[in-house]
Amino acid sequence: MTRHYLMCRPDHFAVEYAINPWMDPEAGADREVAIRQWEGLRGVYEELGHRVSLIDPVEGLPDMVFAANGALVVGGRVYGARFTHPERAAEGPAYLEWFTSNGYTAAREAEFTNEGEGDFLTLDHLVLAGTGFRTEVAAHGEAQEFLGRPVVSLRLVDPRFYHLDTALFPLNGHNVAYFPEAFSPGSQEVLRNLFPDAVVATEDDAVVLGLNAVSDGTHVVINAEATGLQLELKRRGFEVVPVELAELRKAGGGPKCCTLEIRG
Ligand SMILES: CN(C)C(=N)NCCC[C@H](N)C(=O)O
Repeated sequence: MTRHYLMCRPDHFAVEYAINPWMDPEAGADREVAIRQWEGLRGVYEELGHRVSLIDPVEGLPDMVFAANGALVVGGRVYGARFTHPERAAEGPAYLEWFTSNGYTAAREAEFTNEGEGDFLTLDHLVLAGTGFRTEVAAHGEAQEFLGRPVVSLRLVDPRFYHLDTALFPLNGHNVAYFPEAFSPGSQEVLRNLFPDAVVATEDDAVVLGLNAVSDGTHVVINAEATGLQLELKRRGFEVVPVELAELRKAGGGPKCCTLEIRG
């Protein structure tokens, strides 16, 4: 099925502050390389037949390339992001403004801190929601009320996996791949109960942000370095599309981080 993705070209990308353990401002990042890698990802989506819309990057917002954090869109309703760190705060209104000026009238400015699809991942009948580092539990309730979908809270415990989408991705509408150790014992149990047939990833694949992947139910767009996970996905019948995004990983992001799915 054709998907609709919102992306933001990394024209102002830089690693100039550290708000997660992947970021080292001393080492920085090469913007030209990041743009080339990002263009590769955008090209992959277009080759797969998906629709890609673009939001204008804003100078002074070096993390704006990580569009997944900008909002959560389900059934045409847009739940806006409210960022944890002041460095990213202006991205919330910028993304919300894109949606309202593109005809999404059911758009809500969030009352509680949440980082959009970074911590909310949508399946057919429920939304999985991360907390522990960025998104507040109160935002899970706010999203449930606004979207009318059950929201299941999951607690993240490893700072390397500070967003839910660094530790888990939906394979399709009813199953997921995830790295168990990124979650609290209770949340691991919830995941085992909900998804007995899940793909369980190793730490080797998780530390190259292999779980920050985008599946359309048939193809999985995934960081090239996550080779073990790719083999398992192929064994399960998925078509794996590896992408090279190492420059963006220096800010703590991968393919999913660059991709906000617009549903409905
Ligand atoms: C879902 N997305 C977008 C992510 N998981 N992460 C990207 C955010 C990276 C940024 N430096 C930050 O720390 O906020």
